[in-house]
Amino acid sequence: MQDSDRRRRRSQERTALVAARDAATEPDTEEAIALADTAGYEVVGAVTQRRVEDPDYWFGRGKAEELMRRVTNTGVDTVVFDGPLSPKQAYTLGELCPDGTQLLDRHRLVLDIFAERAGTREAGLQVRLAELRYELPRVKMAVRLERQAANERTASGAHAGQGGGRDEKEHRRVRDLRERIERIGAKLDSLGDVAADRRARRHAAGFDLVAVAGYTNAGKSTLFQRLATDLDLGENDRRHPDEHSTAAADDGLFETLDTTTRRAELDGRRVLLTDTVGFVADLPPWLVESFETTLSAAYAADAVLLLADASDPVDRIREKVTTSREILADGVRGELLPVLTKVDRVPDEAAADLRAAVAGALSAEPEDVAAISTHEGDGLETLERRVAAALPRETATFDVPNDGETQSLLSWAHDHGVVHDVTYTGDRVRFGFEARPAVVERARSRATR
Ligand SMILES: Nc1nc2c(ncn2[C@@H]2O[C@H](COP(=O)(O)OP(=O)(O)OP(=O)(O)O)[C@@H](O)[C@H]2O)c(=O)[nH]1
Ligand SMILES: [Mg+2]
Repeated sequence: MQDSDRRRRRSQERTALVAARDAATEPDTEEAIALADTAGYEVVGAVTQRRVEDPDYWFGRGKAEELMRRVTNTGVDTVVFDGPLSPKQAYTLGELCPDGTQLLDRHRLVLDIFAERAGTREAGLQVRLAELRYELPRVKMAVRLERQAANERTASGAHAGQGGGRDEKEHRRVRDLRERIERIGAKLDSLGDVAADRRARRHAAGFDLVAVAGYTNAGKSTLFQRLATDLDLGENDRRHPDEHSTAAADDGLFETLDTTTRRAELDGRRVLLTDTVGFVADLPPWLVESFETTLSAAYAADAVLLLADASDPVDRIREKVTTSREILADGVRGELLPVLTKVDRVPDEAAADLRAAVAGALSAEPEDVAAISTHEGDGLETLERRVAAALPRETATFDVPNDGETQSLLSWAHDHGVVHDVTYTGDRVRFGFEARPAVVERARSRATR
């Protein structure tokens, strides 16, 4: 986002208090404040408590009342809770706070950010699905509470005879939500099928698929642009709607929401590189699932670069890598390559410990963690070699007649993989060819005539 956009947004910004609770340690409000800021709120203060969750008030009741007094005194219009609120907690806290106060939990906040930034139809559908899944249990809760109140009124003789009609209406709201969830899910499934077909075609054309993944603000888009721009073949075809020439890279959370794919050549291998949406901690499974169409780019890739920001404190690095690993979980088919980014922001001697922290969170060895600075260009060549080495490959040697068909086979081979050691002897040509196994198979059948 441009500075001028940020400034414009800030002038119409709303104010918020952050509420944070942690059972084990003093709550850390940094990420909640950054999320609130990303969503366009000016955070004027925080109320924190070290305590186990209360089923009604989330905080302890006394702390919840203190929070609401702060709301009145500061005049903020919003409270951001750094955690999920159950429908019941949202209801109880809503009763406690001044009229018109907006209560946002972490899930709702992330959804609001996603909703504002979704740029493609697919991202929009994913956000809508997640919103409906968020709403469903809350609508059910509201229905239950309204029914309870109606029953009480009926028992006391008031409004007798109106409950049935209202019940019917509330049931319809729940049913309507369920139907919309199903409809959007089906649409996303079919978009997912289209994406899977496209990936299969790209594999058949000799491309390896490499995804850049990791926590939000880890430096994914910056690396993506560097690799794709420096090594762009200059013939980016635009047949596919998700191949754009730019992906936003900026200092802020969730700058990228739509997957973007471009060509790159990494150590001689033709790859299609995909930039993906950033991860954030404490997302519920239904929210992660809603983004499955986006995540499938990482799941289906031949190699996934998992980025971690070296300028974070070491504990945060561990937490963020763990979160990223959990979101990717067992879905990733290709090799996971850990990468420590922005090493220009830490002293050389600190990098070793940070690599060990990344490795520890992934049950890998510190040597497996590439250390790079995209800004300075450090470590990029090594990284490219590692990616290329992780891609599925097969090597074959061809010994074929030196004729027109072989020349066309050779030029096809150059386009689909790496050709080496071409030697001409008499009327024969010999060359080595390295590519995806399916591509080598196709070269074999073209050579057999
Ligand atoms: N010093 C330094 N800063 C970097 C480097 N790489 C990225 N950054 C900065 O880190 C910030 C985030 O970079 P992005 O590439 O937008 O991060 P991202 O992972 O795509 O973020 P989201 O799309 O929001 O998840 C930007 O301000 C970049 O300029 C690096 O090698 N060195
Ligand atoms: Mg990005």
